[in-house]
Amino acid sequence: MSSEEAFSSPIVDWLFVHSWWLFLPFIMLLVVAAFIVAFVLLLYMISPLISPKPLKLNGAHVVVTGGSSGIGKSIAVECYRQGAFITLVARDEEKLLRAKKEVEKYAINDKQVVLCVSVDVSSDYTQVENVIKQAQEKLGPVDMLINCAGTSISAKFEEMEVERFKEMIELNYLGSVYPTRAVITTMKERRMGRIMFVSSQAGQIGLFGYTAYSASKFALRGLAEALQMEVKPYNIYVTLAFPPDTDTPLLAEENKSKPLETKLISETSGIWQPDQVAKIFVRDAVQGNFNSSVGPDGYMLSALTCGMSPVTSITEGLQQIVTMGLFRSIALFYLGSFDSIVRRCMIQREQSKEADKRE
Ligand SMILES: NC(=O)C1=CN([C@@H]2O[C@H](COP(=O)(O)OP(=O)(O)OC[C@H]3O[C@@H](n4cnc5c(N)ncnc54)[C@H](OP(=O)(O)O)[C@@H]3O)[C@@H](O)[C@H]2O)C=CC1
Ligand SMILES: CCCCCCCCCCCCCCCC(=O)[C@@H](N)CO
Repeated sequence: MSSEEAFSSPIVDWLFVHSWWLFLPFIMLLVVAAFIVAFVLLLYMISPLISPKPLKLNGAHVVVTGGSSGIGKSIAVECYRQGAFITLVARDEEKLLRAKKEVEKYAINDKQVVLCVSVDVSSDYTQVENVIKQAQEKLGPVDMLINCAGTSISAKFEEMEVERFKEMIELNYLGSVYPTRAVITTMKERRMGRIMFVSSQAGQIGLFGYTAYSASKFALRGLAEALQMEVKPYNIYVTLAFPPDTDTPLLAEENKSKPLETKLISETSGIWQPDQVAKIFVRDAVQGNFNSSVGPDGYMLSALTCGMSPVTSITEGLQQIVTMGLFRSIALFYLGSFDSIVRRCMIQREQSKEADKRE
């Protein structure tokens, strides 16, 4: 009997022959990894198919509601610089004329026109429909509609006059529904178009002081998502824009009566200039991106709150998949700090009230 045979047993033999089993988990891991790589490659290959063709702004007719001031005016300038024909829509005629002169400085050819239309976008649909018709007769069918007319009010829920809740919905929500309704049929017939809704970062998270405002901006999201699903086969793309605090007359007005809590929380994502914000929004609308956000906080907020919103590029979808868990973890810290701002302000108020009583 040789020494080798002395050590062998049926079990050891069996294990030796079947030792490749030990590698099974690694083999499975490799197969799964190969599948993931193949899937990602496939998605990248079909990505041009799902990304819309960019809109040519040169010679296009762009209607901007709220185009006489702030973000709307900057959006008008940005489009005009790229050769568009512009219709500015707002109520105050003097403000409109001043804005028209400002926009005209950025002409790139002598055919370009800026048209002013005075109407309240929130009160009567027939009026809105009529002015859009007039604008289309003069400058041709609308290629891009920017719904930017809006306003804000910040106050504690119980201190807000109930009328304000109605005002916010009428202007910020219905004031976007009406112009959109007035252009959509022609856009569908022409099988082209872009529609932008200007929401707010306060339309992605509900914030202290914005019970009326946030709700009206959240409403735009439902509208934008549902409309995008309807009009996508007609080659119409909807963009939902989420500005942070932006240095405009509206912000100055709002700051006069803003609760300290709202101010401290909003400052998290900084104060931006209207032309910075406008450049980003116009670029995204031209590309047909559904979501348009500003700055790192805006980016995180949008990935975090994307929910079932449409995806317009594979890269965007992949970024959302990869980052969502991480951003939620970061968000918990933000939420903690917002809660502590609110608690500190409450304690301070109570202390100063008591001090007042003692005096
Ligand atoms: N500034 C900011 O910090 C942020 C702003 N936003 C949103 O961006 C949008 C623009 O804001 P901003 O540029 O700051 O505001 P501005 O107050 O500077 O401009 C608002 C524009 O809307 C017009 N407008 C207001 N009410 C009506 C109405 N009933 N019918 C027609 N036009 C109207 C105004 O003209 P007129 O008064 O003559 O009608 C003006 O042209 C708003 O929807 C706002 O909620 C979102 C996040 C942050
Ligand atoms: C990972 C998670 C990141 C979370 C970041 C949170 C940042 C919150 C900032 C909210 C700013 C809201 C500005 C609203 C401006 C506005 O609409 C008014 N000024 C209109 O007048």
